[in-house]
Amino acid sequence: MKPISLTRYLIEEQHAGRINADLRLLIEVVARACKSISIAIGKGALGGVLGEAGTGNIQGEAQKKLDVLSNDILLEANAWGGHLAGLASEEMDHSQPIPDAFQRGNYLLLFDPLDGSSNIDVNISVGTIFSVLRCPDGVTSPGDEHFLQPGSTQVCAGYTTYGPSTMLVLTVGHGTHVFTLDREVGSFMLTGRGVQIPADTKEFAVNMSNQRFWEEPMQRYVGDLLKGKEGPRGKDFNMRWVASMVADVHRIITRGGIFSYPLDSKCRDKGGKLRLMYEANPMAFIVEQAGGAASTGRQRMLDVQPTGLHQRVPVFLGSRNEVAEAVRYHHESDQGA
Ligand SMILES: O=P(O)(O)OC[C@H]1O[C@](O)(COP(=O)(O)O)[C@@H](O)[C@@H]1O
Ligand SMILES: [Mg+2]
Ligand SMILES: [Mg+2]
Repeated sequence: MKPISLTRYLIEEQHAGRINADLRLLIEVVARACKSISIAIGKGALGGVLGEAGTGNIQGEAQKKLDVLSNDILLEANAWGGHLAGLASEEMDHSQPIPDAFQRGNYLLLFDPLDGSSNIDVNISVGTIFSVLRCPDGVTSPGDEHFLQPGSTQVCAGYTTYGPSTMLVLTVGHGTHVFTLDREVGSFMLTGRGVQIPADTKEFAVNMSNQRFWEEPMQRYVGDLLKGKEGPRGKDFNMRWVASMVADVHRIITRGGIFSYPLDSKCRDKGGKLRLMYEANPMAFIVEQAGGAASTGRQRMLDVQPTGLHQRVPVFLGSRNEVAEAVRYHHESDQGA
C-alpha cells in the first residue's frame, strides 16, 4: 500500500480531534523548513555551505555556516507563517516573540536547528530537533520565562535526520511516527506508524573518551556492560557513537539501544553537555511515545523543571529496561549502597 503523506497524516489527526488547525499548520511549516535545510546540506561543498561561520553562539560554541543557515531558514519560515507566539533556538541568546502582526497561533517553538554540527564537514548524518509548547494563557509577548515548562507539557516534538535519506520523526502525543522524504515528490511520506523501541537491548551509545571524567555510578554501569557475558549483565554489548544525537537516537528508535551523555567533571559546572529544552526534552517525548524511557539518571527527563532556556542536563534514553538499569546504578550510588 502506498504510504500517506505528512499532510494527509496531519489532516487525519485534526479530524480525530488530536491536534488543531494551528498545530497542523505549524508542523507543516517546520517540515517545509527542514526540506530547505536538507537541500542546502545535500549540496555540500558545491553549495558553499561547509566550514566555519566565524561566529560563536551563547554557549561559547563556534558556529558552522550551516548552523547559521539552518537557524535563519527556521526563523524566517516560522516568523512569517508559523502560527506561533514565540520561538527560541540553540543559536540565539534569547527567545523571540512573534510581532503581533504575524502572530496567528498560541504556540512556542524551540529548536536545535542543526544537531551534530561537528559532523557536517565529514558528510555524516546531522539533523534538526524541535519542541512545541503552549504559550501560557494571557501572554501576548512571551519572554524566556514563558518557555520554562517541563517536557511533560510538550504538545509536539520531532527531529529530522539528514542522512542517506532525509527522515522526520514526529509525535503529537499519540505514538511516534516516522516519515521519509520523497525527494522527487517533495513530500514526507509515512513509512513507520507507531514505532516501538524494544524494551531490552545489547547496544549502548556513549562517548567513551570521557570515561575517566565520569561519576562513579556511570563508571560502574559501563564497566559492567563491558564485562559482557562473564559479568553481572550476562550478555555481550555492542557500542556505537555517531556524535550526532539525532543519528544515535534514530538508530535507537529503529532497533533499540541506550544513548547516554552523562555528567562528567568537564561539564559538571554546566549541569551536563546536552541541552534540556531543545535536545533532551523533545527526544525524551519521542522516545517515551515509542515505549522507551528517558532520564537524567536520577529523574524522569520530562519531569525536570527548567530554570534556563539553554540549561544542560545529563541524558540517558532508549530501551526502557536498559534505562532503568542505568538509573538503578545512580540510585544505588546516591543511597550509599
Ligand atoms: O562530541 P561529543 O562530546 O561526543 O558530543 C556529541 C554530542 O554533541 C552534540 O553534537 C550537540 O549538538 P550540537 O551540534 O547541536 O551542538 C550532539 O548531537 C551529540 O550527541
Ligand atoms: Mg544538538
Ligand atoms: Mg545544534
